[in-house]
Amino acid sequence: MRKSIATVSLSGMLPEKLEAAAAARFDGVEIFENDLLQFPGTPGEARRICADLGLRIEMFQPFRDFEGVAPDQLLRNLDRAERKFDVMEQLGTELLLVCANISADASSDLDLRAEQMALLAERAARRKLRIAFEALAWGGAVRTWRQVWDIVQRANRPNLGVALDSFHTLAIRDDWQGIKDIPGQRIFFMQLADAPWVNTDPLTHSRHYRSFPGQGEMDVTGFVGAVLDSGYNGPMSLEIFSDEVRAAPARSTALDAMRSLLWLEEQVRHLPSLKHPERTHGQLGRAVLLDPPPPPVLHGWAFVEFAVDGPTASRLREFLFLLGFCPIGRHRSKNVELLGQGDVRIVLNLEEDSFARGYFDQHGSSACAVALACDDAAAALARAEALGATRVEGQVGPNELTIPAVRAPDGSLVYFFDTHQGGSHGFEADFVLDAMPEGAAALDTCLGTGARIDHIAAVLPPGQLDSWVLFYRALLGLEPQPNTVLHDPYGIIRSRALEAPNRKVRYALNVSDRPGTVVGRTVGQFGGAGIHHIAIAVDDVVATVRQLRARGMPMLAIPANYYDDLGAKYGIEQATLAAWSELGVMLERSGEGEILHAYSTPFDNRFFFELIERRHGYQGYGAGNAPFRLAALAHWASRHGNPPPVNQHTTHDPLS
Ligand SMILES: O=C(O)c1ccc(O)c(O)c1
Ligand SMILES: [Mg+2]
Repeated sequence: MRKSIATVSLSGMLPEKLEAAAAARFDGVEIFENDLLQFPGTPGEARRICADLGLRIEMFQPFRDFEGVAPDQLLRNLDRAERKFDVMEQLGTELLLVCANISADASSDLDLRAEQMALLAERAARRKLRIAFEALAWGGAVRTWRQVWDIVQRANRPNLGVALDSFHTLAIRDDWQGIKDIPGQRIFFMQLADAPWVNTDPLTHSRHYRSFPGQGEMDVTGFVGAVLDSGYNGPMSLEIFSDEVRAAPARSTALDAMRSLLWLEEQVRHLPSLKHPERTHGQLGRAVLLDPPPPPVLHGWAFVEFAVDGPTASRLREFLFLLGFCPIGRHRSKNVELLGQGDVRIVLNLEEDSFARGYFDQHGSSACAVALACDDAAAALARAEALGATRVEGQVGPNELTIPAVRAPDGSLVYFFDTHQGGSHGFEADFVLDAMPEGAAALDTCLGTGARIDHIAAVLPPGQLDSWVLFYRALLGLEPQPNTVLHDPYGIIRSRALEAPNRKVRYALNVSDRPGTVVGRTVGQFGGAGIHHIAIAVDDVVATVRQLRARGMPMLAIPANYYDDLGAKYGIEQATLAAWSELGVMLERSGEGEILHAYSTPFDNRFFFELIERRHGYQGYGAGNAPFRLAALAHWASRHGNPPPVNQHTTHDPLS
């Protein structure tokens, strides 16, 4: 389908917005009036910029407060419209978006509104222009697509049609399936936006919290399916009003925006039609929809790679030894070491002239790459590229495996390791393995043979959560879970998990606006996003932590008060509580299931390991324990020379 974006969805001045849209390969734009009013050139110049960039101006928007008014006001509004028609002629666009009048004074008589819209359409027709009429979710007498369609039918002018905006319909939980019965040629335009569910009024929700399709929690896919069922064959156009997007660089926003539409096309392709339920929209073939390879079947992480220099490697090796990791081997051609235990593999990259060293210089000791074990790496890569990811070619030595990779939003790498190359550990073929006197048994000293990565938690700079959600969802087919809020002693952390359908890969993404929270501090010290902890699933957390303690691994201490409360809440006996308290093991129950988990102290105040035991089908992340874990981390940091920075007091005006 033709892809368009409203200029309001991108930050900056009009030329920057247009350049960003063109660079992300949009076919067209909706020019948002304020962007034109702020532009120092003439509308003709804006038109030329678009033409030079190969962008079509799909629509000029919005024209407001027109219909349902007294006769004298109507004349003034028609004059006002003629002035905007002049602008449209100079811009070279023939479609004007008109928002249904939301004024409390506007008449609720739909016949009157229709009559006046017909007059507007007649004026537009004289100039060969068309009007797309849109309902705003906070409108009074007119706030749904049905009412707008009703008015359009009553007005009965060929150049007056409906503008649909997924947000206005989905945010008020209005029925969208009925859209399929509007004749498609009467739908003049389709605007798309997603949003998280936020407990606020529709106007605030719309102006501050919209996000790109796939980033929020609404069924934009279903909405688009209904619109395609109508026979609509115009563009899909993103219209995102968002505080976060306003503050983000236009270029990266535009790339996310394009990714969201490509992903959405694929979703709709596989969606059954409402009119012909036995066939999908892809099978019906009325619209051209992207058809990338399906999301990869993931089998967990083949390895996690840390960027280190010599001194850091010594300290990290020691830290990992205390956690029970053993050296496994050295890379055949590179200064790279492999450690492991159970199913977990960690690579330490000390190569000087490498991506990893560049990453280390920028971010300090941190994970610079992960390798996902998957069924078909070539297909996974092809999908990633189809969805706008950048492929990265590494240096491959003679007889070494080629492991394809793409760049994550922070510049770290995601490798796709093909399990047909010898299973999840097949990459070990590139390593000269250490002779192990006691055989494989040496690899399961502490965490047990079944130890494997359960999930990886990352910290992200403010404003980047949605971008990462879309990256994982679109490329890997991970399913986003509901947004959650965690309480750090120094501020709020927003957290969202994403899970592979088979749950063998799970990410927990964390973001905080406050520099004093664990997330804020870690982002500051990492110089951006980074892996914050790696959770390893073990069979018996209590036994494991006992062994780690015996090896000298310091675990994160949890206050005795927590265990008092745990006893009161769950009726757990004193001896068990005392043992858990001694080890820093925490518990959370949910329905039948429960989680037992404990945390290592952090390495360099940057990342740490979690040991987790999921019992009876528990599928969460122990979010109820997060405040205590976050407080314990803050306490640990301040005792280790790393007090939190002072949070700046800011005033927040949600309506500005
Ligand atoms: O918030 C608004 O005013 C506004 C304007 C134009 C639109 O298309 C829209 O969905 C909302
Ligand atoms: Mg809109």
